Amino acid sequence: MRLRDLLEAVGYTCLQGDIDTEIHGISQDNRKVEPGNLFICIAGSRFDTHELTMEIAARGAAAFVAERPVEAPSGTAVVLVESCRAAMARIYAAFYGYPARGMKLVGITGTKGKTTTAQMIVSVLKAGGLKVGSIGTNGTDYDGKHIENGNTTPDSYEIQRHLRGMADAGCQAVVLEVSSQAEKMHRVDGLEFDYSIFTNISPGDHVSPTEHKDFAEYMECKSMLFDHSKVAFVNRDDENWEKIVEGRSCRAFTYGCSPEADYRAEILEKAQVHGLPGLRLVTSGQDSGEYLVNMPGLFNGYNALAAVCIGRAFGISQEKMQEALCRLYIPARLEMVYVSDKLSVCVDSAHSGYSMQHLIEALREYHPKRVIVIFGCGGNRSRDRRFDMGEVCGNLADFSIVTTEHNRFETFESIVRDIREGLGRTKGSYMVIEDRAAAIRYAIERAQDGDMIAVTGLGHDKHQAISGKNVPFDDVAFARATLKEFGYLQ
Ligand SMILES: CC(=O)N[C@H]1[C@@H](OP(=O)(O)OP(=O)(O)OC[C@H]2O[C@@H](n3ccc(=O)[nH]c3=O)[C@H](O)[C@@H]2O)O[C@H](CO)[C@@H](O)[C@@H]1O[C@H](C)C(=O)N[C@@H](C)C(=O)N[C@H](CCC(=O)O)C(=O)O
Ligand SMILES: Nc1ncnc2c1ncn2[C@@H]1O[C@H](COP(=O)(O)OP(=O)(O)OP(=O)(O)O)[C@@H](O)[C@H]1O
Repeated sequence: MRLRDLLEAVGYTCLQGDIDTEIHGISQDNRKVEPGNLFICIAGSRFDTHELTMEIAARGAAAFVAERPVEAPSGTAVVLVESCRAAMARIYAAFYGYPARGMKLVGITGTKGKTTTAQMIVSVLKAGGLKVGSIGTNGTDYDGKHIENGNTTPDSYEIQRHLRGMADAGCQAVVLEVSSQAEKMHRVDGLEFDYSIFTNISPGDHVSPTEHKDFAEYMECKSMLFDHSKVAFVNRDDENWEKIVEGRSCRAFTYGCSPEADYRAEILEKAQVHGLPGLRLVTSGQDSGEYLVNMPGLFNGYNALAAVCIGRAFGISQEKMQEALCRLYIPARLEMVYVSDKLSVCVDSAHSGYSMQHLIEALREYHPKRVIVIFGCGGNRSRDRRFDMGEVCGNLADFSIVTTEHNRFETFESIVRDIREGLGRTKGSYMVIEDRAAAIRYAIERAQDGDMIAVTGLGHDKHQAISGKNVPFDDVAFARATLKEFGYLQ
């Protein structure tokens, strides 16, 4: 491809070389450059490849896209753009032949509920006979393929590659979780979403030295999705719903329990579904129907209502939506690994005070004798989460076991110090067991009749990130093995 063609959706100035240079592949990583590549320089927080252009040229790069003038051999094209990350999203879209264009895109943003809502939407669309791809925290899935994602919303070059794969596999729709960080980092730039969802926003999450500087920036980045969405469905019961879509270019509809919502949850209540705690959702307004949802927790009623909005937008029949919503399986989202009168064990991904509170409230619906939570907090992320989680668990759980989560590059001690501070604001009892396996084993071994154990934080992850290494660990598998060991499971 010619450089000019790759840049057709990008504003640029050519500083040197030939804009018609033939390009063979693209790279943004100096370790992976190949002869004939276009190299996109990124000024990251740890690495700035603008500094390495001579070395990268020596490895055969044919052209550079940069945010400031860079050194390059004469004859090597150098193109100046305002934002390399923004340009990268558009360059890769061109490189892969604009794969999104033939598919309907659904984007989901919000502090909590993105993965659950996305998976509910996938189930609804599939029940309606559509071939669907999805990209989010639990990975990228299409056509029977599953690829792990490093981030909830991967980088633009990965998104565009996955979209190409999905388009080639005949997908008609793609459901994408769009984090605020993704908007900040231009990972979804150039994509036009047919429909998008706002689930909710809460402070005390994603504000940290590596994420957003304050709540205002967090909210601004969340709102950005609605400038490249045609139609938005917004949770009207969230106090910030108006600010999220104010001045944005999309057409907005609302959902929620509010009588003014366009898609109303007229009744949202607990119900037994297939003999287990779930929900009954009766809608009015733009949809009027009755749905049973096989997940407890009223917040999941909101997630299901959002899925109904999308189902209707796609013209999926109510019968198909009903079928989908009562047979959901979403890994590590209130996943009941074991339920009995003696003991129940659930694995969930709650890793903030906000989601922990909702989780514990949902688990109370099983009427356990005690709720025991096993949790930790991520290192190199918002410290507020640690105080909040400690406080919420101290107030709402009957017993907490604090353990490791993704420590990343922090020490366990520094994370636990903050969690202890939160717990210390309450009268809650707790203990600390650093080793996650030992913590789960301890809880199961000493469980009393009627206990509910919730293992939270890692969710579907199959590893713990500790000091730059991914140490294998799978909450569901370990809980199952331990339940077998103590005779609960065969
Ligand atoms: C804070 C943040 O978002 N950081 C992202 C950012 O990292 P960075 O600025 O430090 O980049 P960097 O490592 O300095 O690299 C800069 C450039 O140098 C290149 N490089 C790097 C190393 C090298 O040896 N050679 C080289 O050429 C890289 O390919 C890159 O092009 O750019 C990287 C690549 O573009 C991202 O992978 C990285 O996400 C990190 C891993 C991350 O943890 N992000 C979190 C905060 C995140 O995005 N979370 C959201 C929120 C999810 C939710 O709602 O829960 C998510 O979507 O996951
Ligand atoms: N709508 C909601 N409101 C509040 N809490 C929710 C909601 N949906 C899910 N949760 C809780 O938050 C946890 C994470 O849910 P989910 O993975 O769907 O959200 P997410 O936005 O993808 O999260 P994250 O950004 O942290 O990965 C769940 O395990 C559940 O405990």
